[in-house]
Amino acid sequence: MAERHSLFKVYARWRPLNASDSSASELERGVARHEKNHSISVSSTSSSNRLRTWKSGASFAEVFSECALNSHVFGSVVAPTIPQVMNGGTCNFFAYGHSGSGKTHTIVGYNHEEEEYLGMCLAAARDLFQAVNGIPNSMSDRPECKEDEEKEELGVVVRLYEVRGKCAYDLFNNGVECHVREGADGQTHVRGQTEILQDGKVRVRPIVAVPCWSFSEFRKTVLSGFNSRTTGSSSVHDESSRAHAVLELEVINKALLEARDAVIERESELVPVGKRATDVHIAEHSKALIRQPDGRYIQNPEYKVNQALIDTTEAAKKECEVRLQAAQDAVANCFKTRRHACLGGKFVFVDLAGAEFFDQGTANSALRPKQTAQEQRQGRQINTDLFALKEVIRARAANQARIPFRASPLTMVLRSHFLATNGCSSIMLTLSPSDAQFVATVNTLKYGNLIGEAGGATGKD
Ligand SMILES: Nc1ncnc2c1ncn2[C@@H]1O[C@H](COP(=O)(O)OP(=O)(O)OP(=O)(O)O)[C@@H](O)[C@H]1O
Repeated sequence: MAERHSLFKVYARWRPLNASDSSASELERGVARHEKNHSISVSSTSSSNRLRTWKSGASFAEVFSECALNSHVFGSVVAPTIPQVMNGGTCNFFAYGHSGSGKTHTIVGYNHEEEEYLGMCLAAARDLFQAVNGIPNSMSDRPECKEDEEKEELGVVVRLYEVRGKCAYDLFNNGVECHVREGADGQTHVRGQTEILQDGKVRVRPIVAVPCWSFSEFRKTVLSGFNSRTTGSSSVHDESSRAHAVLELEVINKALLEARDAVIERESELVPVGKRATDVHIAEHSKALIRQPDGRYIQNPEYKVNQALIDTTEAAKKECEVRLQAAQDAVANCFKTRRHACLGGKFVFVDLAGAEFFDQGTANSALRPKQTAQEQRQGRQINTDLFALKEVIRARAANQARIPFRASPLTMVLRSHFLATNGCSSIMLTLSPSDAQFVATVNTLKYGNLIGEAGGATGKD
């Protein structure tokens, strides 16, 4: 029987009214507690809003008020999942809401020093380092064991990239464009720059994974990456993010890092050797044919295919393939023989680009900023990605055999995280209390409500 995916929890968080809000009047907000979940009601007091009240179903695991600090939200949403990550699972957290509603505040935070204000990803890394450092160290005093023990030292690698349009952009590698492709193995591969090395090897770098061995190192690394995020002019404020930011934290050790580096090295060896084998094969068989005036090809009686050369180049290719397979097996072996269950455990945080909603024909449409054609295209792609994400969540929750990951580059890159067993996924809806954002807020709530219903987390009572 197919394995059932875990429920997808939906949370909502109101932010306080702030200086960027064009209206000082607030929406009326209500929360009702049901047997398992919560429902939300929201009413506009403004006469310009045609729909005055909207009520959700019982879709929300928890609703945080504007007074809730990041530490409280983290404690309720992320902290309970740390044991799953420490057991090698993958836990995914999304933040969804219109521009300026508080996604970055929730995921990264704007005060990175004080505990109460740390965003989810920083607080998660802090606790992950604490948990990893708390694992008893079985270091032997014998010098010959020392090297092996060092390779077992646990740390956290971090990858940070944006998904924009059809590509990913590596924020730890100067925003270099990376291609999102499905490989022959059915997995999604995100590949960056191709480097031609001096010895003819062709190295295609995956998304850069920066190893960190302490929380302070991690924080410095992540903040420098986030500083290079794309900004543009969105519906609410000029510094709005125009791409989805994906931040992956993975528990690793030095042995695993070395084994993965060896795979990249072996792949780079295989490319030119494999190409030479193909070129020789084609060249030899082309020389063995001659074209007739009528266009047909016949065997060239004067040319004898150099089978020895073909065999030599094929053997060299085979040798590289065997070496690559051995390197891939060594990576798999790191997991098979892992001393600590947390190896490979992951947190994935996705700061989704703001969905853009404009209420045509009402006072709110005055908020529409002047956007370039490119920014309008980006806005449309963002909405397409968000729709694809919703469909994947629905299909996954319904345990459908075919989950439409290919519908967007965003869902393609998240494929392996969604399919990971022994994990969890949740989404935080970030909501503005401003009356002027009523339509956008209701659209966000509708999206979350659909996910709550489809994700199986609805408390029907
Ligand atoms: N829960 C909150 N408590 C206090 N301030 C908040 C909260 N949520 C958001 N803010 C403030 O509101 C402003 C906008 O928030 P933020 O930058 O997180 O929005 P965003 O959804 O990431 O926007 P965009 O998608 O356009 O980047 C920031 O100044 C942030 O500090």
